[in-house]
Amino acid sequence: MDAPVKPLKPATTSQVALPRPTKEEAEAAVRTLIAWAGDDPNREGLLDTPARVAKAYGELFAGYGQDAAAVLSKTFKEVGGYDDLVLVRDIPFYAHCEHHMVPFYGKAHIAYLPHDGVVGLSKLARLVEVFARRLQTQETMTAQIIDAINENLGPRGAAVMLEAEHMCMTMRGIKAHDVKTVTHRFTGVFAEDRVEQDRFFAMVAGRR
Ligand SMILES: Nc1nc2c(ncn2[C@@H]2O[C@H](COP(=O)(O)OP(=O)(O)OP(=O)(O)O)[C@@H](O)[C@H]2O)c(=O)[nH]1
Ligand SMILES: [Zn+2]
Repeated sequence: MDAPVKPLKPATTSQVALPRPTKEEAEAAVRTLIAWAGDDPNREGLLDTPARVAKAYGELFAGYGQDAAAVLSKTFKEVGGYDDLVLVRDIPFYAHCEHHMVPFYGKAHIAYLPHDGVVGLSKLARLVEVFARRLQTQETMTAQIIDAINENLGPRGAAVMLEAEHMCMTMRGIKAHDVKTVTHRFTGVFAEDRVEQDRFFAMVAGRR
C-alpha cells in the first residue's frame, strides 16, 4: 500500500507566491487523478506513471523557469543597414489551455520592423516556447509575445499571429473538429498602417 496522499499546499492566484510542491506531492496528485479517472494507480502499468508525469511536466511547463528578456538579450547590428520587415512564420508550438489543462497547438507568425539591429531568428522561436510552455489562453500568449518583443527590441512595429487547435474543443465539450482559432496583435507601424498589416497577412499566407 502506498503512503496516504499528502494534501497539496493551498493554491493562490499568484504564480510567483505559489510555494512549489515537492516531487512526492506532485506524484501523489497524479495518483489521485488516476483514481479520479477510474483506474487503479497501484496496478503494474501505472506504478511509474506519476513519476513520468511529474518529469514530463518539467518539460511541458518549462516556460515558468524561462525569461523572455534573456532570450532576446543579444542583437546584431551588422546587417548592411537592413531595417525592413523580418517575418518568421510557421513556428510550431504546443501549449496547455489554462481552463482544462489540455493541449492547444498550432503555429505562430512573428514579424517586426527593426529599429537598432536584429535578433537571431531562432530567438523568436525560443520566445514562443517561453510562453507556450505554461498554462495559457491563446489571447494572453499573443499579448505576451508581442509585449516581450516591444520591451526588449524596441522595434518600429511588431505583428504576432497565432493559429491553433484547442483540444478542449475537439476531443471533449463541443467536439468541434478542425476548428482553428486565430489571434493577432499589431503594434507601432503595424497598428497605424493598414498597408503594413496587409503586407504581414500576405507574407504569412506565403503570397510574398
Ligand atoms: N478565450 C479563450 N477561451 C478558451 C481558450 N482555451 C479554452 N477556452 C475556452 O474556455 C471556456 C471555458 O468555459 P467554461 O464554461 O468555464 O468551461 P466548460 O464547461 O468546460 O466549457 P465547454 O468547453 O463549453 O464545455 C470554453 O469555452 C473553452 O473553449 C483560450 O485560449 N481562449
Ligand atoms: Zn480548454
